[in-house]
Amino acid sequence: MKHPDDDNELFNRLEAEMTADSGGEVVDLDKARSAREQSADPTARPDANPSADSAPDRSGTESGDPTARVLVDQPTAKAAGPGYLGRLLAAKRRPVVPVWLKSLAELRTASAWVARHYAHSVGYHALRSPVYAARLTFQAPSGAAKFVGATMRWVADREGEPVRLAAVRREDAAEYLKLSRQRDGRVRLRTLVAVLAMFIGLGSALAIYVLAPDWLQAVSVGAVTMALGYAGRKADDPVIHKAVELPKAVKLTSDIVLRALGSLGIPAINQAQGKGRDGFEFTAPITRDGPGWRAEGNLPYGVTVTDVIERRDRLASGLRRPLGCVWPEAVPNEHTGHLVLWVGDQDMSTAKKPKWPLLTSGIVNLFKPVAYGTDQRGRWVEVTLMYIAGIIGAIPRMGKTFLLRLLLLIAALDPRAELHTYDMKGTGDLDPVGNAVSHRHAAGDDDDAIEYALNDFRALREELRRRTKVIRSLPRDICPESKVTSELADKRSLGLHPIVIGVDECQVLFEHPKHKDEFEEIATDLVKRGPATGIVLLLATQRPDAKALPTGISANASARWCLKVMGQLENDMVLGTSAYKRGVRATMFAWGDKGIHYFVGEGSDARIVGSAYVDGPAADSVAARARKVRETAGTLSGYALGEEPETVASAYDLLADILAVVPAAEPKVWSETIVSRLAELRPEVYDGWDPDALNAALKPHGIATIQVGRRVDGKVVNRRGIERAHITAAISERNGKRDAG
Ligand SMILES: Nc1ncnc2c1ncn2[C@@H]1O[C@H](COP(=O)(O)OP(=O)(O)OP(=O)(O)O)[C@@H](O)[C@H]1O
Repeated sequence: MKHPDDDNELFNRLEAEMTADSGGEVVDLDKARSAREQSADPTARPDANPSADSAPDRSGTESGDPTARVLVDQPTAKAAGPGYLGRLLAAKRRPVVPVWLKSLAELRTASAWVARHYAHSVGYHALRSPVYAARLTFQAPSGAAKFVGATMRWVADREGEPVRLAAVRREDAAEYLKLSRQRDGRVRLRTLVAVLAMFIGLGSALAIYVLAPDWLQAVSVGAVTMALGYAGRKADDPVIHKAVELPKAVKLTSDIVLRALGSLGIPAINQAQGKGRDGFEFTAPITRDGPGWRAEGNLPYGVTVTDVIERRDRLASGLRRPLGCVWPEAVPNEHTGHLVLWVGDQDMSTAKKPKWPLLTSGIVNLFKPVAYGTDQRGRWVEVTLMYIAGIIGAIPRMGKTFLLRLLLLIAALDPRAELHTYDMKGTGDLDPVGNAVSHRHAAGDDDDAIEYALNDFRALREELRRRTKVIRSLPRDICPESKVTSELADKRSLGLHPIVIGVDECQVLFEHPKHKDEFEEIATDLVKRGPATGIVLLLATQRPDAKALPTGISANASARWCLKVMGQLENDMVLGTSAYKRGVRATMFAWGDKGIHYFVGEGSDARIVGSAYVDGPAADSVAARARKVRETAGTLSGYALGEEPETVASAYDLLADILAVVPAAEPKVWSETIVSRLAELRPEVYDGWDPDALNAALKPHGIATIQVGRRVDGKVVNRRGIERAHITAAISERNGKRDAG
């Protein structure tokens, strides 16, 4: 038996669901009521919503009553989504002024290109003008003959001759008479005009010959000769050739886009097109966007932009364009089937790029964005090197080192920045920067270079700690955000100038058999705490996996540059978890796409950027300029001045210091006791160390902490500590090795 309350419950639920679905929209209560009535009538059809007919199982039976049905589809079109106001709120307005018109840089670039185009044309023709003049003069007699002939034909009304002859052939005397009379009148008039023109022409020529100065005579004769020469030109041999052959970029039309999408082999698109539909719903007209075309629209249900990106090569084939011209993209915050297809006029890898603005002049403020590459549309893309930690990943030979060097050159052009450059590949790619301006620099993966880098990393850790203390001690009004600012970096007494560390092939450090843990620990600290203290770590690797790029580092990097990689794993290691799934796939880059990469940073989603190409000699000249600026500012230091670094290890010897503060009478001591004694012994080094820091610093020596029990107030308290014998053993092992060495 059905309880009357069941009806009310159903009605309430209907109301609740409809209100929830429509986001507080008006619900058609009549329909809802009729649904209630129908479900109350056991003979009535249990489905109140005709639109649910086709749905196999859209009913709910949660109430336990199998006849009770829940409306899933909205009963009226009116309640089918947000209202007019809601839609307006979510509406995306297209910019009134196109972006390219608002961008001063783009306008400047475009104007420069147009100016260069015309300057080239003028130069081209100016150089050839004597040849043009000679050829025209040579053609002038034939032009004169053509002119005289054409004039005589005109005077004699030759154009009417075929009609007159036709009248003769037809033997139409009346028609012929009419035409002859018309011709006689015309010939008389034209003869008069010709004689008049001849007199005026000859009179003018005579006047010029008698009265005009020489230059006017020369100009007049020249002009007449050139004009006659032009009249004497041959159709198949023009005197003036085109200075510039403009490439003919095929206009992108909806038919071409649909043809290309149909060639991808995506079943949903093919099925739709097979049934005569488009298989793609354009949401905006195809427009010019920079030096290319932009098409935008929705793919069929279930097809995602990543499905298209995966088949970029087939798309390029379908569009009949080079691969480097075809750039399908997902739109952030849109549904995953919303495709933006940008088709460039020229291949991005071969298109002529504008000159990098810093190549020949200018310095940099690292706290401000600096242009380092161009996007597909040729617009400059900027990067702010402060407050970031960055990773660069790619398979070999795609331009990773060039990109790292470019970023380091940018850093070099801020005279305040202290550079630490490590080229672990050892081919000298970073030498232009290193030799000219670096405070610390090493190349190669031999023991000396590793020791040098380790020593520097240790010093950087100390510097990081010092900086955190300085920042903490600064008054709020000077350092409101507890981070280094450009103004703070200017105050030399604080020592908060930017420090930029660049490591190429960083896997050499993080996979080093002996020091990998220490490198990893320091680098993780620099990635996490460095950005706020003005320390920037840039790591490049050709093998972005968890070993080469420990996850503590890759997860915390805030800037990412990913050139071509081979698989999802590497892609996501560099660009961040699930980047591949979101369609940000550096796997789609072609082998020829050197320097082209996805850039994630500057607070925006992944962008495709082609980095500015600065080769070795150009890098040398930029670095030489940076050195000069530093010499003037008095900020050149360290390696660039030929100074050897003080080895941190020799400045303090942790093991010896521990022995100094732990007498032989204490075989086992708590870590906290040791760090407080060390801080007393050498406050400039150990101040601020905690047991964890001590533990981390001892790890590379192969010393682990142990449980140490001590009696406090009659009770045994266990804490982490160190056994003195381990320290002495480590020292004798070290000394033994050194002696052997
Ligand atoms: N922005 C660029 N534009 C055009 N070509 C570039 C660009 N950057 C690099 N290249 C070309 O790519 C080649 C390889 O660059 P690079 O040495 O930086 O590669 P890599 O990824 O560091 O290689 P490896 O892994 O062997 O060190 C260079 O010789 C250069 O000619």
